[in-house]
Amino acid sequence: MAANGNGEVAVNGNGAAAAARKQKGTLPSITTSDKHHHEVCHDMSAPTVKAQTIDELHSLQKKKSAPNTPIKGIQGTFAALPEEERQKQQLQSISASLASLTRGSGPKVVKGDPANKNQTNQKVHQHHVAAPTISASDSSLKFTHVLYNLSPAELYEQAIHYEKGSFITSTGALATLSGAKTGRAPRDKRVVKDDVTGKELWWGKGSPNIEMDEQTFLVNRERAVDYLNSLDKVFVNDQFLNWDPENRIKVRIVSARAYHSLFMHNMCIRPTPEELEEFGTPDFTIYNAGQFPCNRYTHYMTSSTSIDLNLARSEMVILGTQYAGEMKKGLFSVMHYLMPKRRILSLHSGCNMGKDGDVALFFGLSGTGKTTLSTDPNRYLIGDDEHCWAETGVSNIEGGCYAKCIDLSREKEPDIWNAIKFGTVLENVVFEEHTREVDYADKSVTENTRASYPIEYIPNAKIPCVGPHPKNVILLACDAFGVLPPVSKLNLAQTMYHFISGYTALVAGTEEGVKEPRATFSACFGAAFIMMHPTKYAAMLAEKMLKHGATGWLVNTGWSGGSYGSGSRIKLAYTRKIIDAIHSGSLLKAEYRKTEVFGLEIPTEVEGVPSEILDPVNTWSNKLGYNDTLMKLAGLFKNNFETFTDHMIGKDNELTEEILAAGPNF
Ligand SMILES: Nc1ncnc2c1ncn2[C@@H]1O[C@H](COP(=O)(O)OP(=O)(O)OP(=O)(O)O)[C@@H](O)[C@H]1O
Ligand SMILES: O=C([O-])CC(=O)C(=O)O
Ligand SMILES: [Ca+2]
Ligand SMILES: [Mn+2]
Repeated sequence: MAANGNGEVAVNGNGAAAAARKQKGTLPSITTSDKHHHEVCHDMSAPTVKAQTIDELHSLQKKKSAPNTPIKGIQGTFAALPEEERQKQQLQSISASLASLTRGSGPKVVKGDPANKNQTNQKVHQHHVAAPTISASDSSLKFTHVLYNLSPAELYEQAIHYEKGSFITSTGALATLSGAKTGRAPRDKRVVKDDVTGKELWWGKGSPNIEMDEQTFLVNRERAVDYLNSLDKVFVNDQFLNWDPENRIKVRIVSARAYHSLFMHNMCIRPTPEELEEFGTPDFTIYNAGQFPCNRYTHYMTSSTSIDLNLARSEMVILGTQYAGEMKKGLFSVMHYLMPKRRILSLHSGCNMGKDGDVALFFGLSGTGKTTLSTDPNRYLIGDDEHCWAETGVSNIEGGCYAKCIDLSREKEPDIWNAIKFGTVLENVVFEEHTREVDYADKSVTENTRASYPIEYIPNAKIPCVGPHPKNVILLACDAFGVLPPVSKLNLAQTMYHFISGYTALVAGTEEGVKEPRATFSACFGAAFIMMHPTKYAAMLAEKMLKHGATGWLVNTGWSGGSYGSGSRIKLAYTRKIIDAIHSGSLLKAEYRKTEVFGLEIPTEVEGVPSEILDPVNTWSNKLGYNDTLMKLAGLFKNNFETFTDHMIGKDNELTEEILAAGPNF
């Protein structure tokens, strides 16, 4: 062990000490000669390393795996190139992405961390933190260091070294802070309106698309690119969206934070080394300069935050918010444009599959249970939030999950609990300073604490994340008014009515004095992300459900026994039993009766659920209060639906009429 090939013995520590002295030029170095060798009694029990210096020792620690992996299958033109040429093209592509449009050419880019460069080239050994040199106006003279598709371990080191608020938790997750913004900012989203998008997209009342012009987009793009180029280093992720190989989209994310890079590493589909070699030019690029604000004097800007989408350029710019969910949901908006053009329906839904291949979709607004209920130890997880429904079946858009963590418990959500380990990004949680144990009940930073992890962290994830056509379409509503039944079976018209309505009523958070639930209607259970008129998506859903014989369900994951304040949230265990009965098909065979006002079919019995809670009226002690609340909610539904009454859903006027009649009747 200790002896090298020449029969010499490296004396641990001496080499390094000698080298250090030599460098100082004071004492002559001590050499251990061979003849003393046999006379000196060495302690051979501890093996010694084959290194003469600490540097050498450090270099032993790391090995570089072969830069190019053998390409299997079809050899693309890109793959046929020698490694050096491929690297050059890749850097050119990144430089082109970062090019200022006014100056034309892109920055000089080089791969790797500038801090490491100092270490190897200049032999600087102290534990220094390289002070970032901001030299915005000289950016054409300097190199932009690109940290390209780093691994989670490398990103951890970057985050912990350079980003305040980054810590390793007791289970190995990376705790991070998203800054001033802890949720999305839909009012700061802008979409470029041009001749094409002006006609194709949904604009005006109720639409999430707030217009901006091309020129203003370019102003913000330049602002973001200049900011990114002024930095010592940027992170670049080249990844995929959509597990359907025929409809896969290549995305590039340029960002300034390791947190953002690790988040997208988890959320998008991770390319294999082979796929990365053939990546080429991305289909869509995000410039995340979230640390830098937009300029409020810029036309269309109403705050210092702006999330700008330009479909013609296939680009998105983020300024003034570091909340990582903007990237995830920004790309989801893009998919809501690209996929329907290919006659593929994009869905804000979770999705899982039973052992027999029965697929269920879980629609619902934020916090209604998509992630919680699609993550089911008895079923295969296809995805928790974003899917496509194509002619061939369903596919997940993403490569990871984004779970709410407020009040997370090991008992109620074991799979999510166990997924919070090394590689997982934990946003805005509070942890014990010393043990780094996370207190999931603590809302000090925000109520919207989140965990982002690769989908394979869920033990029964279905990889690749695709499945056959859905059998059940479950619409989740967290009804804090407490008047919607825990479960109802819907006919197709009702499914469409509730899909277009997109109702939920969460409680307005932790603010003092807020006791009233507030109803939210968000078309297609994701109005913030759709790009075209909701009826376009609804028509596609109706057509697909009809064609594949899927059954619609409305599940209330909210209140029972009264509204928020007097009643309580339906036990997750009961909701799970209801979902089980839907999956198994037993609920389809149950006995039903119709409710008044909403005309919902409710079962008289569900295995494992107390029958008296199935009709909410039974759970209210104040019957008058129940009636008033029911009528109030029905009125809110009616009001909301008015915007859709003059829109035809699909080609068939008959269905439109049916849908209009499928709402509350009073
Ligand atoms: N009966 C219930 N059914 C479902 N979820 C419940 C229930 N009771 C409490 N919860 C809690 O509600 C939350 C549901 O959040 P979840 O992460 O599933 O939302 P989501 O629909 O995936 O939202 P988003 O789109 O924002 O990710 C979880 O914290 C879960 O523990
Ligand atoms: O996008 C986010 O920040 C979280 C999420 O899934 C949603 O709001 O639907
Ligand atoms: Ca979710
Ligand atoms: Mn979501």
